[in-house]
Amino acid sequence: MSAQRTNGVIVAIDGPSGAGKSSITKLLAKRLGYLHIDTGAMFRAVALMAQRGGIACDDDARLTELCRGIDIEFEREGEAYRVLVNGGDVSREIRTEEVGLLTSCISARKPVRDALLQMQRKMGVKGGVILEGRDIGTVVFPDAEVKFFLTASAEERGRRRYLELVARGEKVTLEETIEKVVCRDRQDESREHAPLKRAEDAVPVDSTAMTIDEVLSFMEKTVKERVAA
Ligand SMILES: Nc1ncnc2c1ncn2[C@@H]1O[C@H](COP(=O)(O)OP(=O)(O)O)[C@@H](O)[C@H]1O
Ligand SMILES: Nc1ccn([C@H]2C[C@H](O)[C@@H](COP(=O)(O)OP(=O)(O)O)O2)c(=O)n1
Repeated sequence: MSAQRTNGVIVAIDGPSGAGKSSITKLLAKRLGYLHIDTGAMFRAVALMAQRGGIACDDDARLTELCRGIDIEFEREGEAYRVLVNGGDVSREIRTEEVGLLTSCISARKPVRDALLQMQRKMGVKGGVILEGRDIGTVVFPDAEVKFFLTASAEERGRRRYLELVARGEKVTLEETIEKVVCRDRQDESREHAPLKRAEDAVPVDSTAMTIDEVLSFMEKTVKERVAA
């Protein structure tokens, strides 16, 4: 293990939208006593600020400027966390479907990826962290001690998202929710910079027919075995 890892190992969980990354990471972090870093929330925060500032998704000059002046923090609140941008709470606003789609576009821009890469490395370098995202095991921490690539079929991921949206009172259909999931997969997988893909040494986990508890137990066991080894 790297000498910089004074707080423990780094666990990377990558995968497409709706695979279960956030839910599992939150629970796994609690079991292991590790810090949870939701990198998707960081990209969402940048997208929200760009939207508020009227910055086009491909305006690299203004995105560079925006990222230079942005401070993103996670404030722990028991098991949950709030996302703060320049001190303001944006936890709710970053979770809309509209911001999700915009994030998929803005996160493809190099200046945004470069800026967040530096922030994420700084947050995680001492270890004792689980980072979830799309490129943690491939780009952010290719030397992470444990890597997972969590997936599920597009239909199942769309179904999960649909249930979430309906519970929130949004009027959507199952078909259109699955379509959006497929569209986001395509954008995330085909972009030039840090596309979504499995690191060669990541443990694949297909959660299509698994419960959250089953995924959690498998990952906890794997991390403990790796740490012990
Ligand atoms: N294995 C699973 N079985 C059933 N539902 C799940 C499973 N994993 C996650 N979910 C549910 O699917 C939804 C999306 O999960 P989330 O953790 O937000 O995914 P991601 O962070 O990968 O986008 C949530 O409502 C979550 O409770
Ligand atoms: N490390 C990351 C994390 C997220 N992204 C991008 C890709 C996704 O479409 C958006 C939103 O990510 P987020 O994990 O919040 O999305 P889901 O909750 O899985 O729907 O950000 C990324 O490019 N790199």
